[in-house]
Parts: sequence; structure tokens; C-alpha cells
Amino acid sequence: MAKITLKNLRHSYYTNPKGPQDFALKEVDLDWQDGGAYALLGPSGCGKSTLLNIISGLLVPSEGQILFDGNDMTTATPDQRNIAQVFQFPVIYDTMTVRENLAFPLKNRGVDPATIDQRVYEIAEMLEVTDMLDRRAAGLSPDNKQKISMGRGLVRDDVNVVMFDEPLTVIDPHLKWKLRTKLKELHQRVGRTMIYVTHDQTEALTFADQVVVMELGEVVQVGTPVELFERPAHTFVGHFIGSPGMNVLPAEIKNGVAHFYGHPVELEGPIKEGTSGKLEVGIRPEFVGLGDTGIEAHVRKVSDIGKHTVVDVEVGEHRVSAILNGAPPAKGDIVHLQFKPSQTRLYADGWLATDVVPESTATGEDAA
Ligand SMILES: Nc1ncnc2c1ncn2[C@@H]1O[C@H](COP(=O)(O)OP(=O)(O)OP(=O)(O)O)[C@@H](O)[C@H]1O
Repeated sequence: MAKITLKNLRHSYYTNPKGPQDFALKEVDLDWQDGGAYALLGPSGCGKSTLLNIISGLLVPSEGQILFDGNDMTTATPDQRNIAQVFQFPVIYDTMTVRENLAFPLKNRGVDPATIDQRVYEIAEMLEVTDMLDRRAAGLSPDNKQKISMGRGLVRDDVNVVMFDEPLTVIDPHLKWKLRTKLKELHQRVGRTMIYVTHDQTEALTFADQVVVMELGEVVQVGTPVELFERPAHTFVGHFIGSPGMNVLPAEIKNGVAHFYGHPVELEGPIKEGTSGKLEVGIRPEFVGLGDTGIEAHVRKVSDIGKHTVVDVEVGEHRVSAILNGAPPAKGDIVHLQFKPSQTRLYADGWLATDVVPESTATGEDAA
């Protein structure tokens, strides 16, 4: 196993890139700690596969380095990197039994038969496939084939990292949650570095201890699921994570106070020095409340989603969502919005521009 470092990495598929727009990856600096459970999360086209291929050695970056425990591996072949990969579609041999499929990566490396038997059994137990060990892979369901494919990725204990590239694509929706949880459990049991690539926030947040969020070839935030939810470093993270995502509303500063639609808005803490550019207030629907006073809004839609109600309101031409627990208002009502100050942030050109008040100096709490 190894710590993997990406240093000043940039990649363009053009031979003569003219500017940042020609780079599929713009300046990536990242450390993947030994034994960590990571997710690489972002929408289609943000650069996830490009980054994955650079780590696995299928692609040499235009600029920068990739280090394994400080050793430069930038131009090393995939074989030399000692990486296991699980792809979107199962990679198994149909004519072999499940046991032979699981044993294959070990046999290939000349591991002794007794160790192979033991490892295959351990992995089969973890994946709950011991009853299929002697069945031909050809007869398995797609879900089970993908489980075996995962098993092949996990069976070796000498790999530097196991990379999963959208591994649940072929899995039946009702089984997805089960395999997601299984993968998390497997990480805890085998303790190997794992990188799970996905565009699905639920998969990323269930699996990973640390989530790397990418947009337009850039890493916009690395954090725990809670950090990404509670304090998005970029409005993109606020939008992308959560359902519905964070409300991002136009703001202006008057006499040092943020305003939205003419109303003063109390922020989580001081505005960072030198803040300028396009200003926006970010507040998650979970922290928008209703009260007798506050920002006047018209209720446009009320959706009952079981435990909560999502209420969509309009403030002028701006749409705001609130997640409410109590009795909801009705469509057409006029309500007053209150933003919970400790959860209200300012963003400048998309980036977080407020600091948090240290706990010892924080006063009371929160209007909503
Ligand atoms: N071989 C290639 N030649 C030219 N451009 C490419 C190539 N592969 C990817 N790109 C471009 O690089 C950018 C990043 O693509 P990449 O496939 O890494 O994104 P992704 O996040 O993995 O997307 P997806 O989830 O759809 O696979 C995109 O704009 C894509 O069009």
C-alpha cells in the first residue's frame, strides 16, 4: 500500500493547449492517504475518468507528477503501479467457476495454492457468495457477476489502491443500497486505499470517509460527507450535494452587512478580507424557517416527501426552497423566511467568503 500524491497535475487532450479551457484537468494537487476510503464525485465530463486514468497509468499527464510513497510513478506502466480496478461492467471469465475467477489474480502472481484457497474463501465470505463458488460464472445474474468482479479487485492484499469506476451501474436499483453498504464494510475489513468514482452523491457519501468533488476539471472541495453538507467551499458543492441543493441567492454588501433582495441577512461570521466579485448568499433548505417576521415570500409549491415537506417560495423573481417539519403553508400563502445565521454563508465568484466565528466568541444562536 502507498500514499498517492498528485502534484501540480494538469492534462490537456490537445497537443497545443491555448488556455485553461483546453485542459480537461486544471491544476490538481491531492494526497490520497494510505488506507483511506475516497470517493471522486462530479458530473459527467468534469474529469473523473481522466484523473483515474492518470492514477492507473493509462494516461501520462501533460504536466505534473504522480508519486507513490514519494516515488515518481508519472510514466510507470499500469502493471508497475500495482493497482486493482473494478469497472462499470463486470470483468470476469464466463467459462471459469466463481472460485477460479476469484483465484485468477493471485494465480497470475504465483501465490501458493494454500494462500489462494484461504484468500478466495475470505473474500467470498465477505461478499456472501460462498454458495456459488463452484458455479460457472456464465450462469450468474449481472449483480452477482459484478460482485465477483469486485471480489477480483479485492482479493490481492498487495495492491497500492483499489479503484472502482461507477461499479454499481449494472446493479438493480433495489440491490444498490445493499452493495453500497457492503463495499463500505469491505473497506473497513480489508483496510486498503480505495477510490470510488461516481456521479451519484448517495453512493459517494455512503462509501467515502473523504469525498473529492470535481467540477470543470478542478477539485472544488475535499471533505467528509458532513463537511461537504454543512460548509460547502463552493456553490457548486452546495448545489450538487443535498436534495434539494443549497439555495444560492444574489447578494450585495451595504455598510458591511449582506443583503438579499433588500433584506439584511446575518451571516455565519465575518466576511473574508478583500472579498469582491459576484456575491451570493448560500443557505441550505434545511436551515430556512418560517416566522412572523423575515423576508416576505410567496408559496409556489408544497411537496410532501414523507418525513418533511419541501416548500418552494418566490422572493421577487428568486426561488428559495425550505425543508419544514411542522405544518406546512399552502400554495399561494404569503410567508416570512428566516435564515439560520450559523448556516448562512457568503460566496464570492462561487467560493466561500465567510469565516466561522470561533465557538468561544459566538453569541446566542439563531433566529430560525
Ligand atoms: N480522449 C479524449 N480526447 C479529447 N477529449 C477528451 C478525451 N477524453 C475526455 N475528453 C474530454 O475531457 C473532459 C473530461 O472528461 P472525462 O471523461 O475525464 O470526464 P468524466 O467526469 O469522467 O465524465 P463521465 O462521467 O461522462 O465519464 C471532457 O470535456 C471530455 O470531453
